[in-house]
Amino acid sequence: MTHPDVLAPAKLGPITLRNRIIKSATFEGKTPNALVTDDLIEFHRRPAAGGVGMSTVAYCAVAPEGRTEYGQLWMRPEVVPGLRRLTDAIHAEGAAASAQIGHAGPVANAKSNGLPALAPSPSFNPMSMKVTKAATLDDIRRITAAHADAARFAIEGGFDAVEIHFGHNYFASSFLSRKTNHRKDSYGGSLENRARIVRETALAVREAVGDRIAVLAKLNMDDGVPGGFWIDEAIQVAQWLEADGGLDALELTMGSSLLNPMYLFRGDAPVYEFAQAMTQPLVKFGVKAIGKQFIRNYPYEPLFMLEQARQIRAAVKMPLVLLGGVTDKAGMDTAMAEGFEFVAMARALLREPDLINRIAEDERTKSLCIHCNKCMPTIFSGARCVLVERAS
Ligand SMILES: Cc1cc2nc3c(=O)[nH]c(=O)nc-3n(C[C@H](O)[C@H](O)[C@H](O)COP(=O)(O)O)c2cc1C
Repeated sequence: MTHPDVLAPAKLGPITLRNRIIKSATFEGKTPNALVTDDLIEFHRRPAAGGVGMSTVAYCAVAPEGRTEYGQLWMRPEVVPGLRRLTDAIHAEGAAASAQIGHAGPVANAKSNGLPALAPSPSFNPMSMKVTKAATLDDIRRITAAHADAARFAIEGGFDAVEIHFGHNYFASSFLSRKTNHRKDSYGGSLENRARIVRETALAVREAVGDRIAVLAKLNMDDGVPGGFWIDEAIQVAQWLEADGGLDALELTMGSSLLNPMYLFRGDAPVYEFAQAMTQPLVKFGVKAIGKQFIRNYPYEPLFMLEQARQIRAAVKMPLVLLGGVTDKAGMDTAMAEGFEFVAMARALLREPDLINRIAEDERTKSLCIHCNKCMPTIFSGARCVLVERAS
């Protein structure tokens, strides 16, 4: 074999994973009081028992206004004992635990949070039907520092890694894009200015954690939005992040949760199910009326991010995680042969949390996920594959 064995242990910064397969963040919707629940623990225990090298706890917001909705976990002292129970359960199954830390920025639901959402420039959020405020320089400083604090809470909570969210047009990623960033100060305009926030955030987190845990970032390669962040700019940003030395790996992603959500998934657009999941009548009506234009369909392909990710691979030496349509051993081997150090998987592990063990037993095992994407709207009621019968 000329490439690394995806099922063999591998170093990720200061930690060693039992294999090169990471369960990527899938917002769980299992924290109604913004605290860890037994359901959340079980959600991560299962892929850990099922063989992944590391499970990523989705969306641990760094500040209360940075939650996509009120019930989301945000990193504060009260959450630490629950996080300990969660990471203990993951560790007991032999996997490592990563916390995705981030600020939802313009994707935050200001109505649900009861706090204004913040973005590089004012924008409209159709989920909350509210206008998002432009972040002041004080907001930027506070949010950058909050990422460092969140990483410290993650260490107290027993995590082995944090993954900083620089994708999907959340706070940091919406600064990267010309389409969403119209600022005239040192955080807007040139790419250097638009990238300032991701670079400062990565370094602030690294400074806070030293080499006690691994630090990854989930970085957009392109937003899939005309006039938005594109691969040529992403290559430069990846090179800056590598040169700054704050990160142990980049997980490569794409798309915009607000402007082009299906671009990051591919496959069927679950418009009907989305409308059903909305509780506010006006939003439900809006999704039904114009959902088909907004939630556009993109054909699904295995390894659908590979073409862009290859360009980043050619431009940096730092470890990269290939995400998007990785569902079987053949895809994992392709990722290794293409020079990626890790793979990340989301939907296939929602469908079958024990998929990795089954692939390890028989490498011809195929995933049962049909990328119908009906798991997406379940984030509002407890993330799950709708093809799997509910335990309760
Ligand atoms: C139900 C669901 C929830 C998701 N929540 C998050 C999230 O909280 N944070 C994030 O960065 N990505 C999230 N994603 C995106 C996945 O991490 C991943 O980028 C995407 O599904 C593509 O990977 P896949 O082809 O292996 O499914 C979510 C995906 C799904 C299906």
